Amino acid sequence: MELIDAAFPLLKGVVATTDVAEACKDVNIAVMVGGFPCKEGMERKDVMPKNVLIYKAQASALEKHAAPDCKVLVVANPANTNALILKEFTPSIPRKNITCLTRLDHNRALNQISERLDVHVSDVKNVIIWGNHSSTQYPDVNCATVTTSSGKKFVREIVADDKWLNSEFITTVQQRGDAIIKARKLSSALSAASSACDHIRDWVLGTPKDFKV
Ligand SMILES: NC(=O)C1=CN([C@@H]2O[C@H](COP(=O)(O)OP(=O)(O)OC[C@H]3O[C@@H](n4cnc5c(N)ncnc54)[C@H](O)[C@@H]3O)[C@@H](O)[C@H]2O)C=CC1
Ligand SMILES: O=C([O-])CC(=O)C(=O)O
Repeated sequence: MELIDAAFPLLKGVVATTDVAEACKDVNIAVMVGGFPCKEGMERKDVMPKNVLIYKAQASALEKHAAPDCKVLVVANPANTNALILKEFTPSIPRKNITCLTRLDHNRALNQISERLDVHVSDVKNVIIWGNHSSTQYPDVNCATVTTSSGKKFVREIVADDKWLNSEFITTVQQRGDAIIKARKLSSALSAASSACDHIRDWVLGTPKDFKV
């Protein structure tokens, strides 16, 4: 009902189903959120035994029923591993079309920098997340820039605190999912959904000029 009430201009209809074949039929973009969420104190890898089986079954349905050029975004954790499993069981879908959500980590990193510099987040660009959506990821600010009143500057130059950038900044981004779970007693929801929209929008339409994700 709320999807309809939101009057999304691109929404032509809603099919609510528990039939995996019906859910996957002719889909062009699949956002895979089904799975067991992390609880407080859990690492994302701790939900692997439950979620890996789900991804094998869902991949088989996508392989059979989705559009051949379907773009897939795996959100459920452990997101990289689930995406790898899904890739193994969807040989007909192009390899480059199987992705997982680390855009949330990217957005978190942009926001840590914007808070530190007291600038708007839209003025911070080009942070890169290397590695998995896990506590071992590496948020990289070496190419990141910030737009200031005297032009575009490198984040490292403006922050001028390598100790913070090389330690607390990195661990805050790495552990932000856990911090949200501690605060909400549930996984991130709005920021995760919004980041999934960012991921798909930029994938389909391309990133704006001079903007890397
Ligand atoms: N990559 C990222 O940045 C993020 C990943 N997550 C992950 O996304 C996943 C979903 O999180 P929430 O929406 O908070 O959890 P949730 O528990 O609210 O929703 C999960 C849904 O999966 C469904 N489900 C359970 N078993 C299933 C199965 N065998 N087949 C199909 N669907 C099944 C449940 O019925 C439920 O509706 C979790 O694994 C969570 O860790 C959450 C936030 C960010
Ligand atoms: O661990 C979770 O369930 C949620 C998550 O990935 C995040 O917020 O980064």
